[in-house]
Amino acid sequence: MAQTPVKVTVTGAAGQIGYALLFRIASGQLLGADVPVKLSLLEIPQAVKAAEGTAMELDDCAFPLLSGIEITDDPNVAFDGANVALLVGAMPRKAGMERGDLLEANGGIFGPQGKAINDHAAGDIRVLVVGNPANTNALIAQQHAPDVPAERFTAMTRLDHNRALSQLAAKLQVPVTEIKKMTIWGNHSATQYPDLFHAEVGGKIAAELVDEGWLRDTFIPTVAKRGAAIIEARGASSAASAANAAIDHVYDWVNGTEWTSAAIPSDGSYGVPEGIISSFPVASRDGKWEIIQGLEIDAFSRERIDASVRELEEERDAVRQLGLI
Ligand SMILES: NC(=O)c1ccc[n+]([C@@H]2O[C@H](COP(=O)([O-])OP(=O)(O)OC[C@H]3O[C@@H](n4cnc5c(N)ncnc54)[C@H](O)[C@@H]3O)[C@@H](O)[C@H]2O)c1
Ligand SMILES: O=C(O)C[C@H](O)C(=O)O
Repeated sequence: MAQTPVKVTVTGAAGQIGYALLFRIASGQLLGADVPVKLSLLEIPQAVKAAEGTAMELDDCAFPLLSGIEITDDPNVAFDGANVALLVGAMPRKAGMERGDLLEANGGIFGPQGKAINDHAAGDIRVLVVGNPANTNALIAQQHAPDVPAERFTAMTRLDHNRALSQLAAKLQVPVTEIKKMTIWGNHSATQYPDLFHAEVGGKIAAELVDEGWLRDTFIPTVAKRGAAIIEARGASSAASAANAAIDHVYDWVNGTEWTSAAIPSDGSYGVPEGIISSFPVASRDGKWEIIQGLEIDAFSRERIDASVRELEEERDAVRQLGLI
């Protein structure tokens, strides 16, 4: 193992997503099958013991790529020299709540973590926020890290993207691999807009392969409210699928992709105000996300993108009022 291990910091490591995530990172699925990793697990003091138990299990897997595990309740230690930070640690919502209801409870976590990233992380740090409300928590962390390039702070809409792929594949009875150019726009919330007007199936526009009623009244709400449906069915929020999406997001960011969805800081593209961390159609080239340009946005899509972006602006204004940014 000649290569220097990549330090991956995972917050909320003793939680349910953490448990579904850590073993996959250690096995090489986050960065590549030839990239050694060092894990840093950040937890609150009461959960450090549980994180230690997970670390014992990681040891017991004898993963060839896992070069070390550190466990701490101090963000300054956890992010010291970190190359990748997965900010998972936050309270999940319960049945009947919207993700935005977590703003006040969870927002306070992300400022100090952003500052610790600013002060201690490696120069190439990449941050993925999973803890909800993910887009606005990413904004909070970013605003506390003025020395880190703003575009290194991202939030996860890959789970929504994957959900959209599966719902469409089931409807059209095609393998998910036949679907290209799927896009989630906006917030990781019930206002998100899964877009079938640019998605393609076997070279045809997906929106033309389904009837408008299904697209509007079934597809969009099913994808947008899938998180709530999982909570209702499982009695707990999604965990393995969320961990899977985090793996997909970071793998593609580092290794490249021609088209996926990720929430990244807007540069003003598609009328999304600059700085808002919104989901876009993105490619990753040379380790950087790029918003895919030049898509025509019709009135149906415009209305939905604008509604989700408005919600992001409201969340930004709310955390400003709370003094979190
Ligand atoms: N973006 C997405 O698509 C997506 C998908 C699923 C879940 N989520 C969100 O991910 C978050 C975690 O979900 P979960 O099911 O793993 O929750 P969980 O309650 O099982 O685990 C959360 C863990 O975070 C820890 N934690 C709390 N505050 C912390 C802090 N300041 N520093 C470090 N650790 C801290 C807790 O001790 C706990 O172990 C929730 O906010 C959930 O809503 C997001
Ligand atoms: O919906 C939630 O609260 C959890 C997560 O964001 C999800 O989409 O499954």
